[in-house]
Amino acid sequence: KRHRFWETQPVGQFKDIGDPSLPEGPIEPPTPLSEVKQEPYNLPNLYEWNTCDINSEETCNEVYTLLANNYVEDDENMFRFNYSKEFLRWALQPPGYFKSWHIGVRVKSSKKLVAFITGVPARIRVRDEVVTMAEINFLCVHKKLRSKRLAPVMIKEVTRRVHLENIWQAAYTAGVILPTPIATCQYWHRSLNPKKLIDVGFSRLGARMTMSRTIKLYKLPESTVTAGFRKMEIHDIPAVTRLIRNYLSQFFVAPDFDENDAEHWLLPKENVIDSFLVESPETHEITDFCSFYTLPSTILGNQNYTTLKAAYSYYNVSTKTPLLQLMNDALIVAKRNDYDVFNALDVMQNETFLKELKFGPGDGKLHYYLYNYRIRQALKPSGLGLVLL
Ligand SMILES: COc1cccc(CC(=N)NC(=O)c2cccnc2OC2CCNCC2)c1
Repeated sequence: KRHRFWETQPVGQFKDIGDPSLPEGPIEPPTPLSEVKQEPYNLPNLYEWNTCDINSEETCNEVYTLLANNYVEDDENMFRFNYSKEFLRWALQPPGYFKSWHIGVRVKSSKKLVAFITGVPARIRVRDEVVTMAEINFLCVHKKLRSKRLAPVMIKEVTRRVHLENIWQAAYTAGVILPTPIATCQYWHRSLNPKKLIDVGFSRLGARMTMSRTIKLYKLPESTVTAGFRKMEIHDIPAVTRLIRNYLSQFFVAPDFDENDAEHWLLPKENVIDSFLVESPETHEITDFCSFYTLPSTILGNQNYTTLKAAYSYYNVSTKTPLLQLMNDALIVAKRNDYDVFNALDVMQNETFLKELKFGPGDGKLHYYLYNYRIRQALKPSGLGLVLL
């Protein structure tokens, strides 16, 4: 397939796959800051760049509405991600974030927000090298402006603004294949409210299965089973940071969280992220951790329901409690909080629990990419310790 834009970018090219002469690491060296393009790229005449202040209620509303109406849909166009405003403020303001990386495109005349792309800084370890990267996300062009080739200029503009902060690598995911995935992950779903999932067409009644048999199949206990299982609290940050740093060290690509990062990314936030840990009742040691984020989807075209309440597996660490039991407790909490479905990728050690906990495979894949960083060969999903929002 021709990738007119990506063939011009410092990313692994399909033609280079398996070429042992190409070293692992940055593809292009940094540019002296004085040589980075100082002014924004040109947009088509009717449009202008506009840095979005996500802390402004009005602007946050505009970003929320643009995404709610125009962001990613499933392959059958039955669902569309419906990131909440509080989720967007969380996702876009980690420690060290740059407001200039929250980039909007507006119609000059009406000032209507018609496109958006974001970056946030993250320290990501690749093998044994920690690289400060931009995590690129929320690339969205209004449905009425598609195939005007806006995406390439938006990607070049966010790249330029990242370069101005002396950062030369990036990480991103996509449901489509671009040059060149560092890993291709399968997503899985665990029904929590099978009746609603079947009614809205997310799931189908299994062959030779009745609805009551299906409800029984996915039934979960009211309470968690692990002694010492509780919500994470602010005083747990040092212990949880130690636990997750140690756990993530086994993966080829993973975030290099410090306590500041852990406070932002892992502390519970209502309707955004839920995180739990196991504190040994005897020793008070923190031995395990699990977390999921809240990303509802709008249900397109169903009479009875408008929203699918979905939990997405985030970072999970098991050192004493079996991962299977830990994740089952996460399912129990999600069900108790009225989530309809619990989603997970087959990254990290997730494949050890997916089938046993009655996850079913989704109908798509999520591809992970690095910008300006070559790795010798693609990773298995179990080598990936990075979850993007
Ligand atoms: C159920 O509603 C949907 C609405 C839009 C798209 C999809 C399918 C899909 N594309 N799912 C994922 O990408 C996905 C499935 C499991 C776990 N994380 C995921 O994506 C995350 C991470 C990447 N950015 C979007 C959220 C489903």
